[in-house]
Amino acid sequence: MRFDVDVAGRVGETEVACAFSADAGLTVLFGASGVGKTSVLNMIAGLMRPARGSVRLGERTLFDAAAGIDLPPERRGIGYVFQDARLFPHRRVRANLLYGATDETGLGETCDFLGIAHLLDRWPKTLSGGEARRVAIGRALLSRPQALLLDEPLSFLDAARRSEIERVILGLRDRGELPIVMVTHDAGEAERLATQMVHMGAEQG
Ligand SMILES: Nc1ncnc2c1ncn2[C@@H]1O[C@H](COP(=O)(O)OP(=O)(O)OP(=O)(O)O)[C@@H](O)[C@H]1O
Repeated sequence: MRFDVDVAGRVGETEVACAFSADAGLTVLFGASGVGKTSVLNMIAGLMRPARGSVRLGERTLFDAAAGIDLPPERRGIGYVFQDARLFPHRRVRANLLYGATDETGLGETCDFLGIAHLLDRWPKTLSGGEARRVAIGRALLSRPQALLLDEPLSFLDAARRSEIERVILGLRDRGELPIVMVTHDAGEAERLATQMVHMGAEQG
């Protein structure tokens, strides 16, 4: 699935711009804090509207400023794992996982892959940071996305949890089923995981 992203716009005082094309594999958006990496994910997901540019996924145009096309997030077919997991606190893990799914197909396999089968009846507030992150990844995958966005999926975790999630991301990448776009400002992480690096720098405002 080809992913073509070319988005630009002002976020507060910052001029944010990013362009790349990706196939299945892992594209890392790399850059200093505040350069606009999360904003680019939000633009791709449809949570923030770019002033210029376009987002295309396979044959579908998700956004095109010039043509006036702007699909809402739920119609983009994109899974988004936020930096802070954002599980629904009043739903158990199972209901969180199935939130964007049409049925339970793939639930068992996804839980096995992520090592979260034993957590299905738990409430989000009882999960560790790494567990919550894995549930958030599972929820995104079970919505059967055609592309996946990961915002600093290894942040705020201890070393053991980090390598656990890193293995999950490598597994996803090496399945080669969908383009993954991941934000990080950790050079080592970027180097280990990326099949493509997109460096974001300060733009002229
Ligand atoms: N709602 C907002 N209103 C005004 N400014 C904002 C808003 N959201 C983000 N910004 C600013 O826009 C810039 C880009 O923010 P963004 O979160 O996209 O950067 P980032 O590269 O992801 O940063 P970090 O690596 O620290 O998460 C920052 O300077 C931020 O302060």
